Amino acid sequence: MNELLSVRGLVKNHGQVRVLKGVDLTVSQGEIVGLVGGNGAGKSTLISVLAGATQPNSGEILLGGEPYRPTGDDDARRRGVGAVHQRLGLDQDLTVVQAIAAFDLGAPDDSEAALQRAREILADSGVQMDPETPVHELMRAEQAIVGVLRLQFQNPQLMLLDEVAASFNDQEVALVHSVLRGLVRQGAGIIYITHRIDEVRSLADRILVMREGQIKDEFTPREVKVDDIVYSMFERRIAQPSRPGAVEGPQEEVLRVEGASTSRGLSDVSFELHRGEVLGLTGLRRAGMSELVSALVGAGSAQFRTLQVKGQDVTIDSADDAVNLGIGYLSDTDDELEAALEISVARRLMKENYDPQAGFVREISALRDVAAQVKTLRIQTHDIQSQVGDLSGGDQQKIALARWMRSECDILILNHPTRGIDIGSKGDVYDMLRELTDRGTAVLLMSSEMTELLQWCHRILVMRDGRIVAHQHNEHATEDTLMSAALGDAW
Ligand SMILES: Nc1ncnc2c1ncn2[C@@H]1O[C@H](COP(=O)(O)OP(=O)(O)OP(=O)(O)O)[C@@H](O)[C@H]1O
Repeated sequence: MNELLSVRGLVKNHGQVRVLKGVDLTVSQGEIVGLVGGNGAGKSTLISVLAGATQPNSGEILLGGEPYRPTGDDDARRRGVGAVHQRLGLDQDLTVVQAIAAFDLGAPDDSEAALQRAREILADSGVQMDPETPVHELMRAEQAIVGVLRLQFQNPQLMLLDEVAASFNDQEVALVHSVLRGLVRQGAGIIYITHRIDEVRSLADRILVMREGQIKDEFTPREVKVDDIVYSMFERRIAQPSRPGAVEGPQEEVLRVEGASTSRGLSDVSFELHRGEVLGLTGLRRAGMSELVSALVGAGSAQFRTLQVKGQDVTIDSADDAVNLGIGYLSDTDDELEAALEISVARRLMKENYDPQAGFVREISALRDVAAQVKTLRIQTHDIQSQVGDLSGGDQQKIALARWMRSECDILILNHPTRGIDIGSKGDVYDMLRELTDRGTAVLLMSSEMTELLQWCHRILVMRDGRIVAHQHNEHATEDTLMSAALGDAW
């Protein structure tokens, strides 16, 4: 195979911090290189340098044998390098086809020929999506798929994908893998970042492990076990949590939903949630989960036959109503993360009721508490006064999650909470979740990852076509039973 990309001794500093400490790697034409590593290892920084979003301090990069130092994304694109970043950054006002065609350099974005090609790419991909839907109406996973199809439209020789699959279900993973395999058959080279180790083993031709700003190991997917990759990422073994049984003893019912329906397809959904319980909610895209949760957090409306919080009939017409009823919500959009970018890690992790005028002793104690949380969550930062935006994507997500985990709400709804969080830290998040349920909080956990649902949830609801089609207690559930319920006849 011909060498497409060669990187030697790449160094990138952010202020005093050396993030990339001499990265060496190569990518050949027709090759998919899987890049894995813990949160803060430097993966996204490497992609940013290669995509022209940031400049390295030193090192050599050759693309097709020629020196390559892109000065911006347009420059990178002209040289045949395209990227889908962790934060997707799609123009929310475009339609799906306009977003796919938005890379047509030299032609107006809405030229009919470009839009026609974008429509064909969408149709050939097999993705069920209305071409005229505005991007802002898409769910995160759908936006990520548009990002990948947009890359296909651009058809660069080198493609860089940073955690596109973070909130995909298995079907979406398979779909994107098939698109990428088609592209490498035509000679493209790909660097693919993911935290899902099984995924990278099935997709990549070669797996590189990044740790502390360097490539530390290289594996051939069919010859390596998941545990060995994970050990190389963290230099420690990671134990998998044992599956929870039923919640002990009779517990107070904190939420009762009966006959929830909407004009957009939610149909007669009923369930209840108890203190100390983690109830999983899963299904394919557009199965109705988002509709249901939107209504419960005051972001959308639904008709309920009965809606009760702690035994009282309630109505939820706004986000404030939900908060006042003790319902917390961690969404899976980038908005929540973006709102925190310029706030310091310390401020973001301090208790909501911390009073900045409270005096020196209180301040020291609050900062100690923050430092302890940073350590527990393995957040990679040299200074808790630095901005949240300077952290890696996974570490930003840990902070968003930690804030909710510490809150006093009775019902916490988490939408794909471990998106972007590495497998080494998932156990720490799981411990936080257990602490929370031990205190009596009830958790509704939306996830597309069956393994996570089985490890974390006492009971799991599966939705399809706006209805709950399965209700499984953990001890009776398997990945197969959950998937077959989610897929229905398509299974
Ligand atoms: N602008 C910045 N200023 C200071 N430090 C930064 C900046 N951007 C990134 N870093 C640091 O660089 C390190 C690597 O971050 P990077 O985003 O590349 O990690 P990553 O491997 O992609 O992690 P994740 O899996 O969480 O996405 C982190 O410790 C982060 O705090």
